[in-house]
Amino acid sequence: MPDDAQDFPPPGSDWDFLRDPDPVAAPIEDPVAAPIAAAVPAPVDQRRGISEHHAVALDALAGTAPEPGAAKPDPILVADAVVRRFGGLVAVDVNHVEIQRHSITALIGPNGAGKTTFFNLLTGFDRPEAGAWTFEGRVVSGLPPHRVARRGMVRTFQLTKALSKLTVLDNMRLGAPQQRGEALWAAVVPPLWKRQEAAVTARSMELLERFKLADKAGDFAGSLSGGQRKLLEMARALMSSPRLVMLDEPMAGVNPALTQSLLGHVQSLRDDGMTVVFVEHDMDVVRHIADWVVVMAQGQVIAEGPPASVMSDDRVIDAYLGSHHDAPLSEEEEEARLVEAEAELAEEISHLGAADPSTEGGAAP
Ligand SMILES: Nc1ncnc2c1ncn2[C@@H]1O[C@H](COP(=O)(O)OP(=O)(O)OP(=O)(O)O)[C@@H](O)[C@H]1O
Repeated sequence: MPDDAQDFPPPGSDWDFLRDPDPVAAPIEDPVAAPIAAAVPAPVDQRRGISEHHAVALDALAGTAPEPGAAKPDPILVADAVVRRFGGLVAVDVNHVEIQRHSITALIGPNGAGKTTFFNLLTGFDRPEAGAWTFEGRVVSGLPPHRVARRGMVRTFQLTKALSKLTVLDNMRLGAPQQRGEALWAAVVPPLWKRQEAAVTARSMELLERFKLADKAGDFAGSLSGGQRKLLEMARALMSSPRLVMLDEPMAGVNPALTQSLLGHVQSLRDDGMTVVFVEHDMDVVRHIADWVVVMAQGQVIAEGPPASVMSDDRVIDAYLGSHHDAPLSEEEEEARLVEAEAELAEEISHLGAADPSTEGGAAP
């Protein structure tokens, strides 16, 4: 393919609308010239034996006041006055929260505290009654999920969303960033599409290797265990080379044999330079990997700080003691929620303008 194909459409031409469908977003890299960025290993702070990114984040957090709404030296995400009501219930009422870049922040709180709703709002899956938030200093409140993702902020779900009748590899491909006009590009210059497709497959396989799922690439996603589905979802989230990864209960439903491996993967995201926010109920997990903890109760942030100090905070203990605890789901309820999650994912993908996965080729026979 001629190199000048990379300059299609010519800047300033009538085709310029193909370049960046999001006028306020940073210019999107040419999908052919830079198909999908691979992770660059982060430099290591030799003295402390951790990545330099992590060392900087730890120093920043060490100087941060452990109080709700604390300002951070280098926040990647800042949310203000976010309110979401369901009828008379105030599910989220977050006054101010900042997430320190290159940290792992745990968002904890009793059942019904508003953690998932807050995730849904921040990532565009739900709309608040009020509030605004910025990512990398630019407003992302009001953007739909795919545009939030294109800005570099992705999330996974409490209940994993994988299309069970597609192969693991095809599920990965669906995570590749979609760009308006890609189909038109393909029609005009088919080699561009082929090259992009090859790059997407290569990146998918690279991530599947990293998450030890490469030998499952041709299997139906539905054949994976709960833990493997979590890994697949995490791997798919990385297809768009995000800078902030939000994980909703990454360890829930994972058998103990895979827990350590998942924990290692979460830490490796931070070590590769990503910022991680995760919702978690298991306090051992939080203690083990979180650099900072934000506690929600009844929609509000009631405490913040390093894991040990937060867990001995009386307000936090009271919030947990005063909460109800949901009974575990029955097998039928779990199955029904899986079906629901799959339908939601299919709908999200159709919104992205991707081909209908149920009718596309590529599924395992
Ligand atoms: N779509 C909805 N319609 C009505 N109420 C909702 C809806 N989504 C959440 N809620 C309510 O909002 C509150 C916050 O729920 P949310 O799921 O965000 O809490 P959570 O902290 O994530 O809880 P958990 O840890 O149990 O997942 C709860 O009282 C919940 O019942």
